[in-house]
Amino acid sequence: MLTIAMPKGRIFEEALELLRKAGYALPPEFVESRKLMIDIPEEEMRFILAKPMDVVTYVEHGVADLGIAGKDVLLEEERDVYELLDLRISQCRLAVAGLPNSRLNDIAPRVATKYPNVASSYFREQGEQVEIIPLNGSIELAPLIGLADRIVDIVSTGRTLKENGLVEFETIANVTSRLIVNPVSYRMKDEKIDELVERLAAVIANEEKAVL
Ligand SMILES: Nc1ncnc2c1ncn2[C@@H]1O[C@H](COP(=O)(O)OP(=O)(O)OP(=O)(O)O)[C@@H](O)[C@H]1O
Ligand SMILES: O=P(O)(O)OC[C@H]1O[C@H](OP(=O)(O)OP(=O)(O)O)[C@H](O)[C@@H]1O
Repeated sequence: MLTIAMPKGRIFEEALELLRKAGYALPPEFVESRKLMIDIPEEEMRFILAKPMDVVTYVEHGVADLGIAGKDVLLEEERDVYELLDLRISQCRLAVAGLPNSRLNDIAPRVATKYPNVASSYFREQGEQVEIIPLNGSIELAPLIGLADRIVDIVSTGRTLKENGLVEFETIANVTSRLIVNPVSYRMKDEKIDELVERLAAVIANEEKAVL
């Protein structure tokens, strides 16, 4: 039996589609129900549905063998899990943004973000000492209301920045979702896990070919 932690929210449907294309028979119950733990005995699989930021916690503790998480979360959390496969879904980037023509306040520049570790490392590497202001969402609001000089957040289409009159200054990292595994699970269930990885990798390779 493989237990897989799936992120609720925007990655979920794309991840589900990938698994279905890889030949796993996942019932409609998945999308419709409010159940958080779903067993698929025919596939010898159990799915648990978690918040995207929490998937790594379930996998690190070994209560899930595998999980699907954004590279943004993996960079922020730096947990003891292995990254097995780039699923190439939910593409976006982690970027620094702010009001146009604004300079970093010399005395105590403030950076609002949902990614405090990524943001601190980035500004440390730039030689800038900043105060990190952790927020949980609507990060783009912070520069508008005077809470922060810069934000570090996800940019995808750029629409949220544009509609709030903000500009992107730097890309910190390109982000896609990854298949992650608990190191002990990988040793104990390597055959089943390798089979899943191969089937998913074949679907991804096929889709890339279709785009070219
Ligand atoms: N606008 C976006 N476009 C594409 N991918 C995104 C976008 N925003 C986030 N992502 C990716 O999807 C993952 C999950 O994002 P989602 O917004 O579903 O979760 P969340 O904001 O952590 O959850 P919640 O809003 O429920 O607190 C992120 O970790 C990131 O990898
Ligand atoms: O470049 P865009 O295509 O506009 O996408 C970027 C936006 O998407 C995410 O927000 P989300 O919708 O998850 O809302 P929240 O984080 O503010 O809750 C991210 O935090 C940005 O605000």
